[in-house]
Parts: sequence; structure tokens; C-alpha cells
Amino acid sequence: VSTATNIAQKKFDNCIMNASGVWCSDENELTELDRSEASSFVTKSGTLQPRKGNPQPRYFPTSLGSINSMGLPNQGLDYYLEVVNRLQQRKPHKNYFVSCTGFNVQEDISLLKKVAVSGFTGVVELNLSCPNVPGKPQTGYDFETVDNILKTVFKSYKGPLGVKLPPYFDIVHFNQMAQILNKYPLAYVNSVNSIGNGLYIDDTQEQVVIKPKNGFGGIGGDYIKPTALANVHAFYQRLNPDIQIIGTGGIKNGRDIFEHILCGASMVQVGTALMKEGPDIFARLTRELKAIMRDKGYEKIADFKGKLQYIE
Ligand SMILES: C=Cc1c(C(=O)O)[nH]c(=O)[nH]c1=O
Repeated sequence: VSTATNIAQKKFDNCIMNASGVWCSDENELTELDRSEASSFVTKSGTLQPRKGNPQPRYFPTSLGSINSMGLPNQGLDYYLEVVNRLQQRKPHKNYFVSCTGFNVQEDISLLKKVAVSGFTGVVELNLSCPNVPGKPQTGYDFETVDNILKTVFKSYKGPLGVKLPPYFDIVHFNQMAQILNKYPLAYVNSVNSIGNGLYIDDTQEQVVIKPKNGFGGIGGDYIKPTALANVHAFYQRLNPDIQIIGTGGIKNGRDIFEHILCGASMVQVGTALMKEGPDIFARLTRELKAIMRDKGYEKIADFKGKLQYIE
């Protein structure tokens, strides 16, 4: 059986990789991902200037997932482009993703210009869904701004580009977002980022567990799988077929991956579970997915991708 896939006409020998923000903040972590069974990696979202991010503690793992309010700490886009372009030279047939995010459309354009000038030949992920920068609303919930950003971006950037979206919770919002996204030559849509502004409490200390924003932060893990699957399938149903779906959210075993692909994902990304288990998780997830495919008689992911059945 093969878990190979393709995104933006590029081949990946495995449909499993990391989610931006997890195990991808510096060269060390990116090199560990590069050596793992993951078929690719995506960097932490790079900004125009490096950022320290929010005060710690800003990440907390729970039995069912995680809460984070990192505040977009990153080495700056230039750093990630340098590292990835160097790794790319060592492995010319591998395809990598670089994530970036600006605080307004002009910054997004500047970031993409940096990507183009750097000679990066991989896939760009424009993050429209960071929930943890105090005072900044999630771009992905401002439909007019999303439309304006994509209109402006696709005037100047000609390489393969996908967007990382926040979770939506309303059918009309799926319709409205799909109508906007279908206007642009996107390589893919990546659903979902963390569910923004949740609250996790330590009841023994009667206290929140992260310092920023009085303990409010993005939720990941088991808590968000139903929302992630719904967003993957909603966009799979609505987007034109050359816009692929990357499924992110609640993946910790082969069954979770199988479900994301059944909903229409062409690639899946792992966040919280990778944070807990480390890059060895990719070998386990690949083994588990292959075992499920073998049991069900599927040879390749195209055999079951998007084939979720409804009850008539
Ligand atoms: C890029 C910022 C993000 C962050 C962060 O750096 O706080 N956390 C998330 O869960 N998702 C993000 O997109």
C-alpha cells in the first residue's frame, strides 16, 4: 500500500507532515522533521521581523490536547527561507512548505516578495488564522479582508500558495468562505488552525495554566477533531477540485488520518500529538495508516479520499 500524495503538482511519498508552529521553530527542529518519516515539513509562520512572542508559560498540554498562546514567536521569514533553501539544495527532489503571516495586506505582499526573491521553489502557506496576537483579530474571520488579501497576493505572487484557515462553525460561513476561495488559484486550503480563545483551568490551584491573555488560548488535540473533520469536508464539498485540502486537527493515530482523508484531505498535518511524542510519531502514524488501508483493501489514498458516505 502507498500513502503517497501530491499537493500543488508536487509529489510527496507520504501524506503526513507537521502542522506549522509545532517542532519547526529553528534549524534543529526542522532538521529533525527532515530526518523523520514525515514527507515534508512546514516552518513556524515567519513574520517580517523576528518576534519573541508572549510571556511564558504560553503552552500547556492536557490529557485531551493542548492550549497555547505563543504570540507568534519566530526567527523572522528570512531565517526560515535561508534554512529551507539550504535543505532544499541537499535534497532537490523533496518539497517543503514555508509558512508566513503579516499583520496587514502590505506586510503579506512584502513577505511573498521575500519568498520570490529568495528563489524558494516549494509551497507557501499564508497563515490567516493566528488567534493569539493581542489586539489583532483573526484575519480568517474577516471575509472582506480575506478576499482583499487574496486578490492582492495573486496579482504579484505566482508560485504555489495555500492558506491556513481558522475553524468555522456555521454552514453559511462555509458557503461564504468557499465563494471567496473559489475565485483564486489556490494550491490548497489548510483546515483547521487551533480553536481560538479557549480556557483551561487547574482546579486544584483554581488558576489558569498559561500566562498570556488571562489564560485564553488556542485549543488543539482531541477536543477539535470533530470541528477539523467538518471543516475539511465542508470545503471538500464546496471548493473547485483543483484546490486541495490539507487536514489538520485532532490527529494522533492512523484512524484519525483515515478519517481526515475520507473527508477529503490530500495531506494531513499533526500538531499537538507531535508536540507530545516528537518526530518518531510519523513512523507510528504511517504504520497505523498502512495497516488500516491493508485491512480495508485500499492500495492508495485516492481509493478512499473524499468517499465519506451519508445516511440516505
Ligand atoms: C501563528 C500564530 C499561531 C499561534 C501562536 O503563535 O500563538 N498559535 C496557534 O495555535 N496558531 C497560530 O496560527
